[in-house]
Amino acid sequence: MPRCARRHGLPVGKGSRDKVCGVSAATTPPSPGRQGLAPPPDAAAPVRHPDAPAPGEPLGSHYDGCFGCGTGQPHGLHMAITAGEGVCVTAEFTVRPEHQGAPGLAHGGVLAAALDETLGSLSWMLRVIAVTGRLESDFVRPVPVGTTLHLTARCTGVAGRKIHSTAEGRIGGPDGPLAVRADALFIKVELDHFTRNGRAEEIKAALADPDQVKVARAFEVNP
Ligand SMILES: CCCCC/C=C\C/C=C\C/C=C\C/C=C\CCCC(=O)SCCNC(=O)CCNC(=O)[C@H](O)C(C)(C)COP(=O)(O)OP(=O)(O)OC[C@H]1O[C@@H](n2cnc3c(N)ncnc32)[C@H](O)[C@@H]1OP(=O)(O)O
Repeated sequence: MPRCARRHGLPVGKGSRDKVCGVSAATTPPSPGRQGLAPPPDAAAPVRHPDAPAPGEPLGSHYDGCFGCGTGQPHGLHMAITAGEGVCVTAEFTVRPEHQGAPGLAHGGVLAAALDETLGSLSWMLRVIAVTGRLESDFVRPVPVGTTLHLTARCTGVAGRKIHSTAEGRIGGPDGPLAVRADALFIKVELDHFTRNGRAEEIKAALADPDQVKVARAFEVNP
């Protein structure tokens, strides 16, 4: 059985290494469904870190080059993310013409990126560095260019290195019509996840930037 399928407990049958439509069958198992992302019954309730930013405080960018929140990405989402109560964050993302999929409408992948960024920002509340392992999105209604999407994300449980969370995005205001939602599983990593895997050029520049090192250090000292 392929290692990845065994590791994630996914069903893999005979011939699973065959290609289906040019994609390895082993990489396209049936989705276990939304329940697959709910925290297990023995998961711990998320705990807000004592040094987490106060509710209402802008989180700022964790990396200038980030597609989601970086100010140094001309075509990025330029998301403004704010600490919430408990282990929650809120975010705003205004869809620009460069984010289109169909004429005048946001691309689904861009909307998924906005959800991913919002969910990833829960790291600030937990003071844990984590990367997206799995992200399952629902696109409930089209999102026109010019729309400001109001997003919220909440951590739903922590089981070892696994951080379960959920997010939604509403059109025009926090109580506007629901447009997108997602459930996610983030996996806690150490800082060396980035230094080992990132392209040397960007890693070198990040480590030479005192502001970036300050952000990284804040997460590194997490007990
Ligand atoms: C120097 C510069 C530093 C810059 C950064 C500084 C600070 C950052 C601070 C703050 C960040 C703030 C905001 C962030 C905002 C947004 C960020 C967006 C987030 C992203 O956009 S991030 C990019 C996309 N993301 C990836 O690029 C991940 C690629 N991937 C991997 O790197 C590995 O795949 C990894 C590490 C995920 C796991 O690898 P691994 O070897 O460490 O661990 P392992 O495989 O053993 O998994 C452990 C347990 O998780 C289960 N598990 C794993 N994956 C699963 C899955 N997909 N589904 C179901 N379960 C899964 C296993 O089943 C096992 O479960 P069990 O323990 O029960 O067996």
